[in-house]
Amino acid sequence: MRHDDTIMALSSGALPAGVAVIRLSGPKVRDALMAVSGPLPRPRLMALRHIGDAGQRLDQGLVVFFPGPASFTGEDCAELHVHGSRAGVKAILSALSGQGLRLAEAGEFTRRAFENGKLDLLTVEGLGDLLAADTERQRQQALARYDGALSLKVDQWRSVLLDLRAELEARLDFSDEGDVDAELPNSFLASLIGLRRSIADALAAVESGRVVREGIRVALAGAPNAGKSSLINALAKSDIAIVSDEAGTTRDVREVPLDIDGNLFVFLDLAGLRNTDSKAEAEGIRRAKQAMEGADIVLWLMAPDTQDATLPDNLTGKIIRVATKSDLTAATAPHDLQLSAVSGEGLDMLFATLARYAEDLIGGEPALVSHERDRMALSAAVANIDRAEATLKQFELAAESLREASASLERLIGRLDAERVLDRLFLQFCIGK
Ligand SMILES: Nc1nc2c(ncn2[C@@H]2O[C@H](COP(=O)(O)OP(=O)(O)OP(=O)(O)O)[C@@H](O)[C@H]2O)c(=O)[nH]1
Repeated sequence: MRHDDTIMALSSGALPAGVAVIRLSGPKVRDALMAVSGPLPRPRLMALRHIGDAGQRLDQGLVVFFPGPASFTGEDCAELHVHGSRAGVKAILSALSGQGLRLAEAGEFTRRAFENGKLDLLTVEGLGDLLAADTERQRQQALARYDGALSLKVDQWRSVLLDLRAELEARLDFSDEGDVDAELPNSFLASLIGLRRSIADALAAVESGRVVREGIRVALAGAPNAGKSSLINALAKSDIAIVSDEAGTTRDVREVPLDIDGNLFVFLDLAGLRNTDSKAEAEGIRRAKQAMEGADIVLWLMAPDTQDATLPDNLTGKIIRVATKSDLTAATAPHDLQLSAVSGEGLDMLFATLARYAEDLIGGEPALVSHERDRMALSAAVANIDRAEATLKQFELAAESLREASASLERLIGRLDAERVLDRLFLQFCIGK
């Protein structure tokens, strides 16, 4: 897609900073660059230039020109690496605006890259994940998506589907003419089954991919005064707590994200469980139980100086019994871990236990699939392949199901219905990306 307007943005972080990077894209880049920094530098090589506006010197900096189509957006692009002062950047942007450039919207460079076929929807999402990555595991998974690991797989699946559809459709078009074998070759079914298995295998990892992005949810539960808030405060103050900007999402449950050995964990501080006549407290308890059910791990806290609550019985397999306040007295009740939020004793053991859990759940190669969109598209594809297999003798029905399976994959990479996904995605992007 050709855009007539040329966009600009400060693409580096908040000012003041050592260096600020101003990025440009669009048809006016060459002229604007020459107007503010003199002769065009050789493509993709940095040149030191005075930067000015109508004879007035504004700064000096490094200028690099990326002629389209071999650029990030596919258009002519440039970057000005200048001193990161607020006044300096403002003056340069104003000089560029005098050349007819306008400020970019959030994600607009990436949108142009998508529109010009430089990125597909999956790699755009990978880029979004990469910019948002807090933990090492998130970085690896996001980079694999950005590098096209899933795009490549989807292309392979689409190409197998095209071959299969061609086999079926040939039988539809020429079924009266007798020059096409009415029976499908044996290889057809083998190829269909192989395709199904390959998609289903990728789909099986979606849960671990999702957990890497959203974090392993650890509920802290137990009787009132068991020490939940104290433990979460101790964790929040530790040097592995992530300062995450979750503005706009009001939650009645306090959440503390932590990076333990490169894995994201989200700790939830829940209301203490006990029998109560208070409606408000009962509601808190109902939500606490719900959060425990939704959590990946429940830390069940028991203190030597409080009456233990009754452990809800639908949580088997994800309970870790934690004896708290070990600085007071050694626990007598059966437990898996013993710790003190006051002295810090036992916190290392807790981290080690959780790190082991993460390794079992999400260790190894980064998952190819991790978004809800992936799950929906790939399960729809598998369901349609199953439908095709069940109706294999009715070429028309089978062909229709395989067409649907292709459409799911087209949607996944953004060849169909990309706009809605992109609009939502770019809301999370920053200006200049
Ligand atoms: N000695 C000692 N006291 C603790 C420890 N952890 C918590 N406490 C004390 O135990 C009491 C209850 O602790 P909280 O952390 O508020 O317990 P809670 O489970 O969040 O309580 P609710 O929010 O009412 O359910 C407080 O007086 C804390 O100071 C600990 O490790 N050692």
